Amino acid sequence: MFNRIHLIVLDSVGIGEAPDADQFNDKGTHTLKHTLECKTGAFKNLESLGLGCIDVLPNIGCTTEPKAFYTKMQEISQGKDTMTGHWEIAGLNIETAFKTYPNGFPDELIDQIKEKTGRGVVCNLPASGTEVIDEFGEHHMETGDLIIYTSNDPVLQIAAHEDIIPIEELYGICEIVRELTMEDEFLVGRVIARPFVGPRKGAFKRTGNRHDYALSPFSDTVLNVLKNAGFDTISVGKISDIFNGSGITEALRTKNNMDGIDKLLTVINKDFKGLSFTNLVDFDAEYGHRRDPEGYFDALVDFDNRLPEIIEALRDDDLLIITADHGNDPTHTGTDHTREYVPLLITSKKDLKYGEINKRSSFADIAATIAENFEVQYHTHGKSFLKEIL
Ligand SMILES: O=P(O)(O)O[C@H]1O[C@H](CO)[C@@H](O)[C@H]1O
Ligand SMILES: [Mn+2]
Ligand SMILES: [Mn+2]
Repeated sequence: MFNRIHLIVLDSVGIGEAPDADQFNDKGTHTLKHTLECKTGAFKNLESLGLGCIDVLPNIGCTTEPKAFYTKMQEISQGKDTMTGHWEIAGLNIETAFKTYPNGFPDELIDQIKEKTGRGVVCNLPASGTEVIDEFGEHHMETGDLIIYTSNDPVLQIAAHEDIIPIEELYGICEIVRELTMEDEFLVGRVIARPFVGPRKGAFKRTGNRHDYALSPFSDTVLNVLKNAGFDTISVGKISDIFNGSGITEALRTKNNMDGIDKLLTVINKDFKGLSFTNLVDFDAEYGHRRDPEGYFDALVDFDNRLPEIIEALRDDDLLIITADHGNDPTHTGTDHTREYVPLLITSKKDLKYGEINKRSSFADIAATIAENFEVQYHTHGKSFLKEIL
């Protein structure tokens, strides 16, 4: 039994096509392999945990003495977006996919947004966030129109220049749009504020003031059960947003992956009992969606370099779990997530019989394990692996 569990989600770090990848047009995808084969580098810490034993990977060999339990997990939910992945990790099975809008949002919704905000709307199509600000940024600066766009994910994103629509006003607009898209009719997973700055096309840059407005999970996750039982459930990064704050006792916001690790270290170093849950989003947002394998590679190097600090900070009765929420192969067509297995690495300061454990048929096995460890009653389809590691 562990006093505390630290769960880190490396956002989008998938480890090869899932059995149902063809239904998502993701046959042949492999985020880790395709990222790691773009150049050479050393990942000795991830290697020592056994990451290279889960699948054959360039630059990361399979160590004969892994310092973690390792395997891969399959997603059972209908969807490959961040909310679906995290909600499944926390115990749910999302059987009805959120709605996506490949042709833009319907007129009745856009009309309501215009009416309620008093602003015009441009774009209203699936697009890349860095490209839309270049394409519509100057128009937006002249007119104050909202740049609304989406992706293959169930998201409605609103880009606005910080000097044209001050951040607080943009957040207010997002809250209005969140209200409008709650209902089954539209069922948008997340509304996202995407503020940017800069003088002109080509020089626009998104800022760290992104803010996500998610739906609350449709039923209790293991986070709710832990919180209700008096445990701490501490969010680092966008976890709290992904769960709309539901089941979270404390939330630390982060600027980037390295800041996320700094914040996680402050959490590990303080006294609490329960779960810390960290999301490192740069892999996905900065490199996966941008189809930038070199940048993705460097972000993995940076994470690998910080791993010893995290492991050293663990207390004797802490458990560390590292996984991902979906893939985002930076060499695949398009700019969207990819349906992949995700790696599962589990380690601690204890002298356990580290090595391979059974492949998991749902991300929810993590929730089942957490519930069993903290001895709380939680009904999930997930199967605990606690006995496989003790
Ligand atoms: O292109 P940008 O704005 O980064 O959008 C990305 O961010 C969204 C939310 O993570 C994803 O659905 C993807 O579309
Ligand atoms: Mn994600
Ligand atoms: Mn994403």
